[in-house]
Amino acid sequence: MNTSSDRPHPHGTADDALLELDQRLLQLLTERMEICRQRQLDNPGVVLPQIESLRELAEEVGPVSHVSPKRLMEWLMHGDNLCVHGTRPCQQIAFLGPIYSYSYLAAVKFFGLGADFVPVATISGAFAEVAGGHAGLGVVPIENSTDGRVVDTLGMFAKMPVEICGEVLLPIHHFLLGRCARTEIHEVHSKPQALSQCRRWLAEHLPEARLVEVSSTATAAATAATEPGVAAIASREAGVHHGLRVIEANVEDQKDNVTRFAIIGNRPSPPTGRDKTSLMFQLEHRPGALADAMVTFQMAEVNLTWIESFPLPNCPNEYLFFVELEGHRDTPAIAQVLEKLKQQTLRLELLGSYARGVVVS
Ligand SMILES: O=C(O)C(=O)C[C@]1(C(=O)O)C=C[C@@H](O)C=C1
Repeated sequence: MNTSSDRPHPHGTADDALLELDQRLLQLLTERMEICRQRQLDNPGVVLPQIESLRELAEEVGPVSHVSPKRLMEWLMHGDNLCVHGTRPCQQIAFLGPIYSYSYLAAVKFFGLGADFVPVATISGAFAEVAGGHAGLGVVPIENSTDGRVVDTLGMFAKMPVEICGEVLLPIHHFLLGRCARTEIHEVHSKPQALSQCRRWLAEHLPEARLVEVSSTATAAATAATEPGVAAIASREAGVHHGLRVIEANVEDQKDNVTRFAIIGNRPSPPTGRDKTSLMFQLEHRPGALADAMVTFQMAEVNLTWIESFPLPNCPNEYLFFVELEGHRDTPAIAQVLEKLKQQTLRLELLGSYARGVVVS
């Protein structure tokens, strides 16, 4: 009797050819990753040239049929970011989850889908994973163009010793998602920052609905999928993941709404020639202390890109200043400024120097 295992496979040769091709591809990709890693080790501080050459190659190839080699090239380029920031293959990247939160979308834009992501329930959880060495890197929201600083993140920099080693800017378009009609919504769930970014729209279109603050937009989407009368403000992707209807698209008050995410890790990043430095300091409580610090930047002609003050927990009337400036701490000009600043401040924390981020599409 001829059993199924005896029978020659109808596509025998084709499968063999595919298998061989897959093995060669795997081998080539492994070789490529090894070369990237070696280049980075040999040339600390140099922007990996293959990122640029790959970009050019991707442009040349263009979209071909329905599977685009251009997308594949982009995927490889994201993989290069992993090499640049030096996670070992087994290291994970912590983000505020669950999946399809904006933090997840930013992480995927920066590192590509091939990275090993681990969701955590809070921003402080992402810091704890990195500081404790359980995750190699983390992705945390730091500033939004409509709503300003993300206070949970700035507070954690004061408490946990992590390095900022990169940044990514993600355009944020919020969706009102749910299973019910707009007239049946009695609660809108989302993260406080997202609710705040849609404040005007909500007041105008859903004045009766109760606004409920939850730990992330993706958590809100999960609730809207199971609770009748509950809608969420979240990403389109979160809605698709939970099978939700788009009740209204683009409900953000500012159409050019962008959130900046910091990539946090445990290792300093070398200069790239287009860097920023983040730092935090505490000043003496006396008239002119902040003005003196500002003069230090002015005299060195250092351009500040951001300054925030926030109250020190348990210290009434005491503030920490969070500053970002152009330049890398390993360059003599910035190193000098930091030295001077050390003498002018009660506490100075250098949070990291890293390549200036771009807005991803
Ligand atoms: O809740 C999420 O999806 C997040 O990733 C957090 C977060 C934030 O706190 O800023 C990130 C980007 C958006 O601005 C809204 C929410």
